[in-house]
Amino acid sequence: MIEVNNLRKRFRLRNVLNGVSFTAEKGQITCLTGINGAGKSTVLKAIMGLLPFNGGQIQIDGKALSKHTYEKIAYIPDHLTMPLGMSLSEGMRFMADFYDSWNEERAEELMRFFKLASSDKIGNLSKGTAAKYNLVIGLAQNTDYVLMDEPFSGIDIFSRELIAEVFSSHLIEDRGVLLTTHEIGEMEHLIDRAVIMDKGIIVREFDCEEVRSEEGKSIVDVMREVYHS
Ligand SMILES: Nc1ncnc2c1ncn2[C@@H]1O[C@H](COP(=O)(O)OP(=O)(O)OP(=O)(O)O)[C@@H](O)[C@H]1O
Repeated sequence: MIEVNNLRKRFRLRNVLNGVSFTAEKGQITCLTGINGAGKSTVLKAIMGLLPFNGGQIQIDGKALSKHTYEKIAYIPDHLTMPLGMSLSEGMRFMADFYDSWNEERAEELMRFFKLASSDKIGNLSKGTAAKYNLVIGLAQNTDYVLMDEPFSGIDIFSRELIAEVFSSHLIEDRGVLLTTHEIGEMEHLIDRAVIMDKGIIVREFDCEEVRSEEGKSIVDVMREVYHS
């Protein structure tokens, strides 16, 4: 389980995270959502140790962040960070050399699923194709958790549907997925748990199926309540 407890982050004099607490479990898709600037990406970066934080704790399976815990998590940022001059297959070889957790078989399956051409240059990919390749790179690692920052940003509807399909397939298996998005859309029915952020705090955290069946509300309905109250 990823446990974030009372997380605080300040950029210069500005408080951006004001005591964020939530959990994301293995075998579930947890969506950290909220309007622009709420602090979603900052939370993911803090979990990955890419940003120092000013207070609070983060634990992975009961252990404080360390080299060992990072090996349990794959992070898919909102843009490709691979060398642009490489072909897609060279990029995959680069990842295989770098990560012991690389699963070549799953990488190949994802390449076929997204109909990506191995010989294409990373630097020449369209935004949507780059997002798919980014998912290949992240999901091909054998990790217990996957963090994704805005996996649907700027992607056409059919590609979004394709990406959504991956979430309900064996390619995710029983891993814990924590993703940020403000575009719930096609993903709504795949999300197990929603965590709504506003101005650096968590304003609602709920089991989506429970809220759907007991209150007849979608995630967007709950977001409307939160932001318009
Ligand atoms: N390196 C930084 N220096 C200063 N301020 C920053 C930095 N990174 C983020 N911020 C500020 O922190 C706040 C939260 O940013 P963050 O990117 O986490 O929000 P977000 O919820 O992911 O937004 P979006 O939906 O637009 O991606 C914003 O006001 C942003 O301007």
